[in-house]
Amino acid sequence: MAGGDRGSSDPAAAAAEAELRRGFETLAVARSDTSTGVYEVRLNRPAQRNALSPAAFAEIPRAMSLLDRLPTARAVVLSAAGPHFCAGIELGGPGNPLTAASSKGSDPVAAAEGLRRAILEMQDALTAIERCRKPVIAAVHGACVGGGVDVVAACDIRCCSRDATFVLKEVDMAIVADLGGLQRLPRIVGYGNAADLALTGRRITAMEAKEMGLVSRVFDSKKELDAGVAKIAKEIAEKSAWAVMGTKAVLLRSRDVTVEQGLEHVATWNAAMLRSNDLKEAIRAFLEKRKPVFSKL
Ligand SMILES: CC/C=C\C=C\CC(=O)SCCNC(=O)CCNC(=O)[C@H](O)C(C)(C)COP(=O)(O)OP(=O)(O)OC[C@H]1O[C@@H](n2cnc3c(N)ncnc32)[C@H](O)[C@@H]1OP(=O)(O)O
Repeated sequence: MAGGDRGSSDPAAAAAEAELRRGFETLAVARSDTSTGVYEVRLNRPAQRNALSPAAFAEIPRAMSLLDRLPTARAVVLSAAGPHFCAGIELGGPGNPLTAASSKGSDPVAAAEGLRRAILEMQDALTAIERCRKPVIAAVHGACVGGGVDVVAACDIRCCSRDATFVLKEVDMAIVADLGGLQRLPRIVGYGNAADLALTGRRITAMEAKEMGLVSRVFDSKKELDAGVAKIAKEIAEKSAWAVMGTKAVLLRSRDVTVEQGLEHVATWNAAMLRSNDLKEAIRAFLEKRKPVFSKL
């Protein structure tokens, strides 16, 4: 069994488990199956089409950080409740930091600084998906709008059902998208496709998203999406956690630096990781023609 439990003997793990039990207002976070290390983070405001409220911006990094620390978590599925994945940023909700910051006092510099801080905090909330060392797999169904696309772009693997649509709506809301889409999407779908989506604000189908590489797999229905993504997550969760976390870390670093710097980074990484018990076990298992049993975190 991958991702076995160590109970609460490890204080960091016990703290993460206690935090998980505290629960969330905008998310449902739970272990999908106790026999695997797969956890599901579900956007859980279906009546509001999972619009990203200030509470969601506070809870997404909280959930990602605790799954990062939780030893039993080996892979994360990010899905959504209700008919759509996400309606983007919550428009007009109470406590919206952008609205509050923009109307702060009469000093325009203070207002601008407040807005800048609010935007940076919201960006950071989505970057927390990348900061979680465990791979995060997006399972998108229905509409994925604006900030929802930014969420998905921060995930490691993106899958959707055939009914999914994606739209970068910001340009039609008279703003420049600022939650990571303009930075991450060109690296996922190429500059031309990202510019096409961001400048036209056109809605694309699941099949077009697949063609441009925004998603890597399309499933025929939501049911098949859930089952398919659960299978992918389970397979990842059964691999060596050190190898999986290292691969995510090296991929992300390599995305942002030169090839030379990326090679240097992975050499340093593997100088430590090639001494792992998991590698010895993988070689032994190959020679003994059996499935490897990798270490717990
Ligand atoms: C100051 C910040 C500036 C800009 C930030 C931009 C980043 C972005 O995210 S841009 C995108 C912003 N979002 C939208 O433009 C709204 C998108 N919503 C939709 O297109 C549709 O709601 C839908 C997702 C396609 C779903 O359609 P449908 O199933 O027909 O549901 P609705 O009846 O439209 O909605 C149900 C319910 O949810 C409320 N809602 C939907 N989206 C939002 C939202 N983004 N913010 C707040 N509330 C939202 C909608 O008002 C309905 O509420 P009721 O009370 O039931 O009327």
